[in-house]
Amino acid sequence: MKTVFITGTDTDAGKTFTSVQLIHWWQNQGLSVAVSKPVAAGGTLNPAGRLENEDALALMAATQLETTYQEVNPYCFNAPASPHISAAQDNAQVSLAELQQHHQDVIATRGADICLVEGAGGWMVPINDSELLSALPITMRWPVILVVGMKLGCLNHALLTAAQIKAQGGHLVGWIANSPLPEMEFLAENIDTLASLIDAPLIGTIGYQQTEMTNFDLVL
Ligand SMILES: Nc1ncnc2c1ncn2[C@@H]1O[C@H](COP(=O)(O)OP(=O)(O)OP(=O)(O)O)[C@@H](O)[C@H]1O
Ligand SMILES: C[C@H](N)[C@H](N)CCCCCC(=O)O
Ligand SMILES: [Mg+2]
Repeated sequence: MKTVFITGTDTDAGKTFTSVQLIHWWQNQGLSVAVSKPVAAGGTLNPAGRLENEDALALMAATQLETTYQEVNPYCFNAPASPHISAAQDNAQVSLAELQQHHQDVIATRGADICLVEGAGGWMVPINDSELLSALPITMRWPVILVVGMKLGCLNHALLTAAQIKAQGGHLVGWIANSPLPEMEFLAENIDTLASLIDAPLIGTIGYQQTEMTNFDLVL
């Protein structure tokens, strides 16, 4: 199984929106795709009284694999905030070791062709007082896809993120230009700028409200 970690330039960059399209794209090629949202901040109680996060549900709806909620999202906290704050508010905690263990014991045993793991927020998001979520893809040696939410300010966010992934010894396998907003002035110029400055290929572009991406260019 090849695992890929989806990060973004920020929360709301479109990691989930893009992930769903990547899952469909792979499945259309006959590949099986396991999904994971290891840590989620922001949830609502389902009728059975279990806290559920909408990203995890969207990934579960996209995969053709039978899966349980707990498998996809073992850590879900109430407040839509940074995971370390949200966990503390719930008097809960999560650690890098627990996330690594869950992946090895549960997700990796699925035998899927690909596993897509969605992060939370941007690259450097704390999960507790001493650990960042970025340590998960780094220690697991997962390639990273960066979803750039195309809006003014994204050049700085994208270049900082790409530089930091590299500084931590990570492998940025490519980036996706996603437009979560109806219009961005100079969109093409911004994409060209990122293409020339990010040291990883442009996997594809997703326009505003474009729900079926077919021309990704990605080899894992
Ligand atoms: N290309 C797009 N066209 C239209 N709406 C989009 C697009 N990309 C994202 N959105 C919308 O923007 C919002 C944020 O996107 P999304 O939830 O995918 O962000 P995220 O990076 O996964 O955020 P989080 O950090 O909470 O996981 C959602 O309402 C989503 O439907
Ligand atoms: C609640 C939100 N949608 C995400 N799940 C978490 C975003 C954390 C951002 C932390 C930060 O960088 O300040
Ligand atoms: Mg998301």
